[in-house]
Amino acid sequence: MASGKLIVLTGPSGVGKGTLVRALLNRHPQLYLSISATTRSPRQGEVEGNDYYFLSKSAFESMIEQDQLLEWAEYAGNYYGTPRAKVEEKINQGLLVLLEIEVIGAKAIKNSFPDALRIFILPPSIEELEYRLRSRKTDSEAAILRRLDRAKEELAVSDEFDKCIINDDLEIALTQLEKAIFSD
Ligand SMILES: Nc1ncnc2c1ncn2[C@@H]1O[C@H](COP(=O)(O)OP(=O)(O)OP(=O)(O)O)[C@@H](O)[C@H]1O
Ligand SMILES: Nc1nc2c(ncn2[C@@H]2O[C@H](COP(=O)(O)O)[C@@H](O)[C@H]2O)c(=O)[nH]1
Repeated sequence: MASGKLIVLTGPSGVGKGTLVRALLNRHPQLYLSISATTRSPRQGEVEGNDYYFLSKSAFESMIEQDQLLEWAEYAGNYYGTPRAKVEEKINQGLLVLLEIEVIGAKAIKNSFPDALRIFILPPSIEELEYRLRSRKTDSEAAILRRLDRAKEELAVSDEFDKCIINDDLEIALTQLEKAIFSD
């Protein structure tokens, strides 16, 4: 079977990557979403193996040592990384594999998957990003401020990616994402 392809969605926390990915998977169930590992504690409603693999710091570090992660990064005081085996298996089966990850990891993917399509999701404004982070009500004030600080650094490198999509109107952003994945 022909080799599949890796599609990386990145951009600042709160921009709507997860919202776009859920909508995309609803419309295109043939896509495979990689489940990340993290040392962050589960939020209310998050399910092990569905939202993330929630690991201790030592378990995560042991995955790094054993080269079991395709990429990883430290983000807002925790580790996040993409387990390698499943992604390679699904790509070899010819599937389109989606990663939803932060910017440092998305840049690093270029080394192992030079053909990956890396899409940067932008907010309409930094004020709207802050509004989305706050109205989501999943993070403490300190965590929101850390994420906004990081967002400013991330937005400064958006032009290093293959494509940028502004997530203002969700439906328009979704259509642009579908076009980038399926027809470009
Ligand atoms: N186009 C949009 N217009 C208005 N609100 C939106 C839009 N897209 C997403 N949102 C809202 O913004 C908030 C953040 O979205 P989401 O959790 O998908 O962001 P994210 O980029 O996945 O964040 P993280 O990287 O932290 O996982 C959610 O409350 C979501 O409903
Ligand atoms: N480099 C990676 N970043 C990842 C991965 N999985 C998720 N993320 C990103 O981390 C931040 C914070 O996520 P949150 O769930 O705590 O809000 C966000 O930008 C995610 O996209 C990963 O495997 N590698």
